[in-house]
Amino acid sequence: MPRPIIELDKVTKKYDDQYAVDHLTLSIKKGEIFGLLGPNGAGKTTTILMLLGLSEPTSGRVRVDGIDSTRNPIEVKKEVGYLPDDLGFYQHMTGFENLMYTAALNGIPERIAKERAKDLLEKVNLLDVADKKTGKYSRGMRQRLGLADVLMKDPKVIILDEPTLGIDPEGVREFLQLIRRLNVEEHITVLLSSHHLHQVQQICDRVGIFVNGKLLAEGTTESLSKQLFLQDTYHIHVSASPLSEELVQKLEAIPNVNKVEIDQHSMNLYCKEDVSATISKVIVESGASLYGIRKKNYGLDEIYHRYFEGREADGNQ
Ligand SMILES: Nc1ncnc2c1ncn2[C@@H]1O[C@H](COP(=O)(O)OP(=O)(O)OP(=O)(O)O)[C@@H](O)[C@H]1O
Repeated sequence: MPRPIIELDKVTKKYDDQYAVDHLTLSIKKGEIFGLLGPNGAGKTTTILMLLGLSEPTSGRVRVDGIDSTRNPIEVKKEVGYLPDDLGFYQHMTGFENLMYTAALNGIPERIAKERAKDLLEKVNLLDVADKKTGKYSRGMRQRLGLADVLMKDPKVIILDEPTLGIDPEGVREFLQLIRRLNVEEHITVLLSSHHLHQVQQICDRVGIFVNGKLLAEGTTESLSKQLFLQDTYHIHVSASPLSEELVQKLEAIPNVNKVEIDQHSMNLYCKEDVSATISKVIVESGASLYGIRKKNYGLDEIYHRYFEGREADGNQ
């Protein structure tokens, strides 16, 4: 199995007596888009700073592409592009000039830098405003330029901290598509920190739910919903008529159906397994008309809220 590109091994960061990051163990595979999801103060930024070698862990080990971030921060910075929530540009300089400036700081020869800057400006859809001063760019344009900027040094990993903050919905859609495209075309590993559940769900292969410095759960949206919705992993919505008492009893008797809720001409069935084929069969055989049957997936929103509801009820926040 290939070695993970990001490895955190029992990492802690303490400020005074408080854990900002509490024994965090996490590995991210090359080419993955991983979403670090959590409320304010969860420890996301602290984790990112330790990955970049900008903050030293109190204990534990942080490695990026096999390089120890604490011992070799300069080497790590060559491999990782970091886009904070609002990257500053020189406003009196154009988009192209800003990228060339970054290239010079990273020791990239001018000829190569020019080619790369043009190529990246095209990729992030800013070629037509490449010669406009960045002071006149919108927030969405600045974030796309930020992405081009972190890609100038050809990193293996990019870390994006709340990258869509303050961008309008169309801009967000474009930005997320761009990240996905870069991930596919350039095989870049992406770590995306956010508290926008919906956005994370759209592009991340895997998600970690982070609270009070601890990783509470991690996995694909599907595996998280399986972990958290144990008994009713599948939610099946059925439109049929008539919905007689007898039919409901037959549906309740299907193995793995936990609960049937009726709402006028439709029903919601909460099931342990996907039994939609059996449900259709039982309805048709009962003589009722089946108008529609749809499997609803639990989104991250439901996963997240369910998780916290459960924890509050247990009193172990
Ligand atoms: N330099 C510091 N000194 C003391 N405490 C700090 C410092 N930096 C962070 N903290 C504390 O560590 C905890 C985690 O903060 P962090 O910024 O990593 O959270 P976050 O998940 O990134 O939140 P946000 O989404 O608000 O940026 C918070 O309780 C914060 O107050």
